[in-house]
Amino acid sequence: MSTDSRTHDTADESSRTNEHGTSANAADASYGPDDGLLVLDGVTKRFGGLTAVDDLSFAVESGEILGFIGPNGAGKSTTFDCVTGVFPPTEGTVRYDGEDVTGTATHRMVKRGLARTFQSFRPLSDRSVLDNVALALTPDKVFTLSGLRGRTHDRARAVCERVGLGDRLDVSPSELPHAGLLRLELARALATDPDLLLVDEPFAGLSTGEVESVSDLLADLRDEGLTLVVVDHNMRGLLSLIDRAVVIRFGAKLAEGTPDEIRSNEEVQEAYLGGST
Ligand SMILES: Nc1ncnc2c1ncn2[C@@H]1O[C@H](COP(=O)(O)OP(=O)(O)OP(=O)(O)O)[C@@H](O)[C@H]1O
Repeated sequence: MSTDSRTHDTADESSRTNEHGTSANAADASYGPDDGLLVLDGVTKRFGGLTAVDDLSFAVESGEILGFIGPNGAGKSTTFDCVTGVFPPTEGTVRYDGEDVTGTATHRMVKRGLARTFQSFRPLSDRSVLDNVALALTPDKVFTLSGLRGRTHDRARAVCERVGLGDRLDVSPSELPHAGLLRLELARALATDPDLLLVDEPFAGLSTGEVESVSDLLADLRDEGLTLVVVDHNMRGLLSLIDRAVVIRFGAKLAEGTPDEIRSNEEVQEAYLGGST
């Protein structure tokens, strides 16, 4: 990231806080189009009188795993609804791959290479695992209708194998355990051939062993060239996986840094960790 293009209001940043007590230091960084694959600059989202996302700026660097952390209701989903075109931000700019994509519709963002998984899985229950993934392939990869039995299924099979579902191709999603449904959700997102994958709370409901196994998968995907943002409301399993984190509170940035910097940040400790990691 070209941090030199980022500007800080240094006049009194050590003492200023916003209405929620978030330091100006964390909140005031301003970002340009070249700072990352995905760049949010001053994104604000209001629902009537409620400010769910409050002048939020950060960049996701190409090839990293960024943790996007905040407690329930902090504005994580709303931020990514703004990014993925569910609704436009009230204010601010979203840039993807150097271009202003503020308010761009979801299907266009998918075509640009942005994919997302959801906390609540919604696979088609009357289709097999393989068909669920085949149907998520982007249209230009569905070669012909008969392709659903041919090359499309080859590609879908490869994606299933990539996420560890190679031996569950013909089962119904209802037969998968929770961790299997998460893998299917990942496969459906990967089927769109993304450059950037937003993963929403992947560790919820997983055992310790499953957290490790999913972490390994996400790290492997990053090593193969994917950029990832992993959203979570706590640090469980996350700090050992991510390269950097952005921590938000009340929709505004509280802290940003490496796992070590986040661990030792007093404001983060007080707000999220009860004083310790
Ligand atoms: N469509 C909406 N209309 C009104 N308020 C909303 C809407 N969506 C979210 N909010 C509010 O915005 C705030 C942020 O919610 P959001 O779901 O983005 O938080 P979150 O960090 O994703 O929480 P969680 O970890 O529980 O998913 C909350 O106060 C929420 O009630």
